[in-house]
Amino acid sequence: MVSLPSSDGLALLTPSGSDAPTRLVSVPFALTGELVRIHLHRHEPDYYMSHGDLLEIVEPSERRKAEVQELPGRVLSAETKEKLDQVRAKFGNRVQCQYFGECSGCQYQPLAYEEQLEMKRDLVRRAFANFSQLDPSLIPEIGPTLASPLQYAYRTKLTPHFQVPPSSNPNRNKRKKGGAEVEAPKKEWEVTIGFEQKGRKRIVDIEECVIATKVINEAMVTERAKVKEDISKYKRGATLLLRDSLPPRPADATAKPADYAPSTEPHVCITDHHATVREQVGTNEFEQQAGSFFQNNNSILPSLLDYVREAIGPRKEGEERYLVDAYTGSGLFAISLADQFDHVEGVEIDKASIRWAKKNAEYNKGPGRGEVGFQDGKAEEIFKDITFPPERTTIVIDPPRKGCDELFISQLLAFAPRNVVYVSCNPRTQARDIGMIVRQSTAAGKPYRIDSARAADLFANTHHAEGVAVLSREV
Ligand SMILES: C[S@@+](CC[C@H](N)C(=O)[O-])C[C@H]1O[C@@H](n2cnc3c(N)ncnc32)[C@H](O)[C@@H]1O
Repeated sequence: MVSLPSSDGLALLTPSGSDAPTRLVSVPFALTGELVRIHLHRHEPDYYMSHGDLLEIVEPSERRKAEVQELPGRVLSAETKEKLDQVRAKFGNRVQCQYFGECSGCQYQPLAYEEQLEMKRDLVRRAFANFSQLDPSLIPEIGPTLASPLQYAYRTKLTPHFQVPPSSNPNRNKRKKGGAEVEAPKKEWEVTIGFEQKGRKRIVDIEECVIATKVINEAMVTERAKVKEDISKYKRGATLLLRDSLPPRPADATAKPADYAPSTEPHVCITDHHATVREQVGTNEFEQQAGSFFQNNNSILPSLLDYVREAIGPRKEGEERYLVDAYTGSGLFAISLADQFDHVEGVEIDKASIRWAKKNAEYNKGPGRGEVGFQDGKAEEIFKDITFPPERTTIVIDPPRKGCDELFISQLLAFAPRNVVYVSCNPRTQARDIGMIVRQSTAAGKPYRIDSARAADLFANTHHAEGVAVLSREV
């Protein structure tokens, strides 16, 4: 058995009586070197791949070995404790989730946190090696992964989903038979609200998500009960939204007080996509529409921002500096870094986010901070208006998973800022785009160098990693 970074194990299937393997079998949650008992449940018809369910780990890896440590402040009901004991007996004592092995999320729970961080470092290393198309001499040693201060109870947004029973949708209960429509036999149907089962299309019913914050877990009880009660009113399945937020600010609080201090207000959970969510990051506050994007792990944001600050270097006495924040959302990087620059300009395609970014800049403004402006539109459109001197400009790029498009990269290269900070929840598209930036700029005679690259653990206990890379060019 070998395990992949996705946490799926891979084994070769050799029919009995033969020594020639015939198929590759994926076994979720199995680790390299383990001897496991599986149930084969699916063969891919077109290639030599099969899928197994892990029934028993006969010879577990040393990597699972740990003492049981309960999460601080978590009270386990007898039922949860029993389920968790069973899960731990099968997968190891580090697991905190009663649904581990069934739910497809939080795959790294059996592993020590230091090992998870190393695996994410390796993920970034391999992303650059495999997707950047750069000579290895141009790729720096990947730095240690920035750890998340919270590894559980950190997720500030959860989106559990559910399907409707066939009887809620009148058409789904009808079948054609010989040209005529007949009622299909009614099956027992359990409404499950949660996340997809590993390897199946089924939704696992999730009553508690250990990586989500306390208020989200509390609100989930009520939201789940409402859906179950009203299920007959739904024509199709849906996704719930649960967002952790500080309570709303008083309407007359339009500017941050001079003696602003970290909030001690109890958090609330927002479930309406159009309502306002309020988060504090360091000494700044950000509001945005609940349905819009914001980073999901608030605990790591101050250290992520410190790392970016360090990467762009301290501001020298009298030095003029400019920042472009492409894909700005509600202004997280633009506003947090405004104390390092004379003028900051952000761009964002989501109209609701850009409205909030402007309000956030207004609320957080203060002495020693540069002017902050925002534009509504596609990231590449910023280059036609920008008048900042390129040799004094840093650009932060934080695109969606698919990365930047080629038009954006060609405009960025034509503008040629001094520094580029690329943050991404998909290290593969990030490595691809950075490879393109380095190759094309080198060909054009204004080469960018990758100064540093590393992962930041915004998604602790899962196989996802945020990549952060810093590039610069000689001016
Ligand atoms: C990963 S989020 C980053 C947001 C922000 N930097 C933050 O950390 O909160 C990516 C953002 O890019 C925006 N976006 C997607 N495509 C875009 C485009 N072509 N031009 C500008 N913004 C875009 C999305 O609406 C989203 O807010």
